[in-house]
Amino acid sequence: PRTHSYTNYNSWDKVQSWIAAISTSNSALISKQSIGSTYEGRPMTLLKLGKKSSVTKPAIFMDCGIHAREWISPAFCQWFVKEALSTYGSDSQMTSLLDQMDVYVLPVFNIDGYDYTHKSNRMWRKTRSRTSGTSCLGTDPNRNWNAGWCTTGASRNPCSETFCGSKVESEVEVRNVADFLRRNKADIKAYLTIHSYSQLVLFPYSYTYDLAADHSELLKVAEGASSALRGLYGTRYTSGPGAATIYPAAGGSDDYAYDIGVKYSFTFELRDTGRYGFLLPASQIKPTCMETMLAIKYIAAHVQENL
Ligand SMILES: NCCCCC[C@@H](C[SeH])C(=O)O
Ligand SMILES: [Zn+2]
Ligand SMILES: [Zn+2]
Repeated sequence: PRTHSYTNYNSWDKVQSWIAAISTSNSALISKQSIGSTYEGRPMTLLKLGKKSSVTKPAIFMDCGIHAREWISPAFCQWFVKEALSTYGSDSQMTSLLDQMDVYVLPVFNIDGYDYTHKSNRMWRKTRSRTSGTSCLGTDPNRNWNAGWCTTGASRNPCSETFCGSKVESEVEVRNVADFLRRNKADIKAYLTIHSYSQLVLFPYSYTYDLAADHSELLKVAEGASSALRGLYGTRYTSGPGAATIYPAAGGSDDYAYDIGVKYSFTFELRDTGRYGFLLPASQIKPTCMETMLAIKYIAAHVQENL
């Protein structure tokens, strides 16, 4: 049967039916809204977690699955939603968070690519859009944002894994999320985007080596998140600005969110450091998600303290 499991990598069909079920499971705490469709016409459904309120609450936005092959990422977003709903009322921090804030979760950003990795090519990274004049498919959705677009760490070659696209926000998936962030930027206090692998907590900038205005605070938060994570199983993460910590890379979602005013902007690279890489065994989904919850909750607590 089409059974969804939090400790397995779920196909898009299973995730889609999970979204439909979970979003109607608790009308006091969760709802869903469409933010558009993907290139191939799949629905991009945003989950909104938080105590229902007639007034607009400050919010955190988290997306998973920008890159198709990074399966542990959507697994974490599903885990986060389950944990939030099941610990509200018993976990004091989660209860406070969902009372005071809303948390938007986009379980799979690049749905077309994610489905393609299940059905055709496990190592696919990009979107599945067609670019005129080439038979190579896809644009890197983490190089397509209006943040130093295509100036460094990206390629103008449509056949490259880091193709920046024919123009800024050429990818409808990127446009859908960028539009949502722009529409709600006054209320969105944090942007979290989940990737794999390398075990890193990154923050702006990646499009330049220049330090962000909030560099010292972001570094402190990233280091606090990493040490909270390490407290569970001893997993070691490295924290720092993207350019110097991993590589220069322009057109990223985190840099864009930061530049439109979302101060607490972080990119996570989850387990591992290369032994399995993108092919992280399903047996590591639970421990990875449990330790990552601690990092996310650390950041959320800092955001709440600074509302
Ligand atoms: N905005 C760039 C953040 C640092 C790079 C993140 C990785 C995740 Se796979 C990348 O997009 O190459
Ligand atoms: Zn990635
Ligand atoms: Zn990565």
